[in-house]
Amino acid sequence: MRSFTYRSRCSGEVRVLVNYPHADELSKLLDKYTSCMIITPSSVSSLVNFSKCPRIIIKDGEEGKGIETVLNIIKQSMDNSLDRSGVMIGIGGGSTLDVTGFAAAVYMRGVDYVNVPTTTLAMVDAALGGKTGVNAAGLKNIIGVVKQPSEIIVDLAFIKSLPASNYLDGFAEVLKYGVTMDKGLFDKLSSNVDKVMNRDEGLLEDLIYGSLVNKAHVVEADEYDTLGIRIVLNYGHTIGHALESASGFSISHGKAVGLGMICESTIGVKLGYTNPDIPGYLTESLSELNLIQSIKVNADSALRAITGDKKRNGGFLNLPIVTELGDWVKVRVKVDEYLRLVKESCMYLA
Ligand SMILES: NC(=O)c1ccc[n+]([C@@H]2O[C@H](COP(=O)([O-])OP(=O)(O)OC[C@H]3O[C@@H](n4cnc5c(N)ncnc54)[C@H](O)[C@@H]3O)[C@@H](O)[C@H]2O)c1
Ligand SMILES: O=C(O)C(=O)C[C@@H](O)[C@H](O)[C@H](O)COP(=O)(O)O
Ligand SMILES: [Zn+2]
Repeated sequence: MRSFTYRSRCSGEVRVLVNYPHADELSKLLDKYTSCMIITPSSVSSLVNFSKCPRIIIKDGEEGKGIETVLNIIKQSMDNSLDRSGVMIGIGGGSTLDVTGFAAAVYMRGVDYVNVPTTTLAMVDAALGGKTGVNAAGLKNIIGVVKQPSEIIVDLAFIKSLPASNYLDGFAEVLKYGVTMDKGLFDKLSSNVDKVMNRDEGLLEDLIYGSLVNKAHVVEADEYDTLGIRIVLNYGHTIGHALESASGFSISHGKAVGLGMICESTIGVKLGYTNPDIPGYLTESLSELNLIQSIKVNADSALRAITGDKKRNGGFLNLPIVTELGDWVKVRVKVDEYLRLVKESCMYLA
């Protein structure tokens, strides 16, 4: 069991608990709130051992990550008399937490929310940092706000029931932290793939804790993504999100980010910033973790999604680019130039 806190400009300290039983921690929380709602998909609801809050069952995955789900959560919260001193508790993967956080941010102009991540990816990434939102117009996270959770409870018991493919998705985001800012984390993951495959609890606690601490440092430095620091957490995502959108969300977020990192590092080499060994290191680690999905998406749709990326500023994209293993720089690239490089370098576009 390990815990730490990070500071938010708006909400003060956020407590992060890694490897704590969710039911005990949720019970303690109820001393603070007058009412509560649990938001969870049906696949996770049966794994939740806590019965003191009414439940809203939502669709999950990208299909459930839409504004209709937010309206459903709001309606059911009203029906259950959740007031401004109440709390919404999201229990699920990244899609559930993103949508719960957004509903909490806008319901009655804002109520507290708590994240209980149940996928590897949500444990290492989505639960922390306060990016909340939904997809619209076929684009990822195009509606949203930054609002921090009041608390994050990671319970490793949820890992047991994850199908292998969902379980492995999260390690793409761990490789992201490693390749951009923490060589030690990259090495720890890539040299322990056998333990990862066996869901070794000690290693998982280390990787989750290490990932969250890295992410928390970035979030503390640039909570609202305005200073050109938080973009590092978007490594692999400019192309990854485009692959998700252009495939009609038939590829998972984790796998798309993995392929996105291969393409973005190849472009980094062409631009002269990235050590030419990096695309190979990433390909090898992703492949050992069964994270390479051979897809081909429509190039025009993918390039359109890149043009709509939130990191665009006028005719330029502000991009995180890896230099050496564990280091990165921000680079401003003309949108047209970047689209040309993507077309030329990313083998997942047809
Ligand atoms: N806000 C952020 O900072 C942030 C960070 C990373 C990713 N995301 C978002 O997170 C989403 C991806 O999250 P994800 O990979 O967790 O996918 P997901 O939320 O779609 O969940 C994947 C699947 O796992 C199932 N599941 C969840 N927990 C389970 C469990 N314990 N046992 C069995 N099945 C379980 C779900 O029902 C679902 O079918 C994307 O929408 C992505 O954009 C957000
Ligand atoms: O927390 C962040 O900042 C991230 O970019 C984390 C990403 O892993 C995550 O997928 C996030 O949802 C991407 O956000 P977006 O701003 O690119 O929509
Ligand atoms: Zn991500």
